[in-house]
Amino acid sequence: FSQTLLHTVVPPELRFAFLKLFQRLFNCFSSYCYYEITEIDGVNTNELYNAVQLYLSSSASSTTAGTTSSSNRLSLTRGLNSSAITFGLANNDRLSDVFNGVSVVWEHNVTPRQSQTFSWRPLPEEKRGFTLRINKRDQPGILEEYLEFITNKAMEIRRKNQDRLLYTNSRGGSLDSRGHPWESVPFKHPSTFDTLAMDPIKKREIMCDLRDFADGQAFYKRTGRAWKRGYLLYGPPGTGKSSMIAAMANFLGYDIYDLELTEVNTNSELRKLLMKTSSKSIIVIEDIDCSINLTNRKKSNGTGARNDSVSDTRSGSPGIPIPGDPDNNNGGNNSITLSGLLNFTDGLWSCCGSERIFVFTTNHIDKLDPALLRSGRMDMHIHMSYCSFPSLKILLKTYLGCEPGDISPDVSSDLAAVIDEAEMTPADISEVLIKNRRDNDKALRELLEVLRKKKSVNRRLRRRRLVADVEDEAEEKRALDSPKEGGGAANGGGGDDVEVNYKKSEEEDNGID
Ligand SMILES: Nc1ncnc2c1ncn2[C@@H]1O[C@H](COP(=O)(O)OP(=O)(O)OP(=O)(O)O)[C@@H](O)[C@H]1O
Repeated sequence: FSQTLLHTVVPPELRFAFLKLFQRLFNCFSSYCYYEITEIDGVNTNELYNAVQLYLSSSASSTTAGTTSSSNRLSLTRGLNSSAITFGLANNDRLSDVFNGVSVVWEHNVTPRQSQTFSWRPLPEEKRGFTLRINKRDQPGILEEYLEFITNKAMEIRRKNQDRLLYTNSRGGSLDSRGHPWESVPFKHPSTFDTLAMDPIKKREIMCDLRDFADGQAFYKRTGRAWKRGYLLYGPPGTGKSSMIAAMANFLGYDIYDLELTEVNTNSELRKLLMKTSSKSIIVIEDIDCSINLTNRKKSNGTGARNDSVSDTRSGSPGIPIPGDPDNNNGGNNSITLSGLLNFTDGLWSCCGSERIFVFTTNHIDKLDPALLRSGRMDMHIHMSYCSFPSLKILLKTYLGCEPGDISPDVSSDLAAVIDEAEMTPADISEVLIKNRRDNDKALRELLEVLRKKKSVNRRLRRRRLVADVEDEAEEKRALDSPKEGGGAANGGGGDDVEVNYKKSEEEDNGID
């Protein structure tokens, strides 16, 4: 009745003026400051609203020290590409939080939207926002720091909740519907450092290096270095280079950008791809020696300046020239250049964004240009080697559930005696273990047998190579000494030595077999 009377008697202008006056008086006497963080800022989404929502979701779901929720009603959501459920503050509910010893209160306000303001996209029917209440005496010092803390925390939660993404560059550099040159799929590779079979000391070293990198923002800023790191993984096929990349991504919670170099035509395309990668990501170029021919470096004619030209091995033909491209300095050959690739990892462009890891893999490190290997570009060279005994123990644990104590000392020492000379990759060994995973004894027996066979094959090959090398050497020497007399006798002596060694090693081999 009073409201109707008020609406009839008092004109709206007067009501509005009265409300404003009341608010001013309230603000004067209130000991609190209020901050509104609305979901939509004009027509754009307010990033801060999303950050606060995520931050409060972590506070609401856990009873962390200093955080108290005045309600027991929480909203639950699961985002796109996310396997985690997030808690949220229900509509018009409150939550108090403590930051640096200062108490604040958050309130979630949801009201129906009065009228649809004009916008190029439909706005939600409800107007949502958070109100932050801070005591006036605390407000000057805390606000900025608190909001930055919330933003960082929200990013961390988002990364933790969201599944990793695996990106690949679109074919021929084409853009997707959103103008993005990368296509993505959820990244669900289960490899972790626990399942990765490699020397535990080396593994720990890599994990520490990665952790230092991820926590090193202040260090990189202080030392004036771009916040990035390069790893070169090299070794025979099947030694776990791809598994290592997946383990790195899972360890740090980073996305992976798998760069298919053969789909990139120019250096500028390469730069554009780099610019479209996000921070906290691993940019991978697998089998770099196969993607482009990095040994084909030439000196440019006349000037003596380095051209660093590399040829495209897709068809053995040069790339398609793009008129006006400043990178067409390749004597008309418009394929990407080594210098372009080096700039990608090390130049000014490599710093557009931060916290990025570059990983190159190769089966043949000797084929790579030294310029690509110098420190600063590839900070850590990681040799993924054949399976050693410590690595084998990890495989036995993951595939058969065998702890070192579960294997008899005899079998264990037999495995240790043959594993190094057998030169088998973890991929080969895991095949034997997978095949026999229902019967541990059979798996170990078969593994030992395979390792022994491989060891004796390797010995025979080594011997043949040794004999062939010595024969070649002797042949060369004979050719050099041919005018002189008696040269053959000396060579013959060398040949006898080899024969003796050969026989000796064959006897040893038979004993083992
Ligand atoms: N070090 C390892 N630890 C655990 N599993 C491994 C390891 N190496 C290889 N494997 C197993 O072998 C398979 C092939 O390994 P992966 O693809 O990682 O090797 P790679 O070195 O990248 O090979 P390529 O050079 O051919 O790409 C994987 O599925 C993985 O399960």
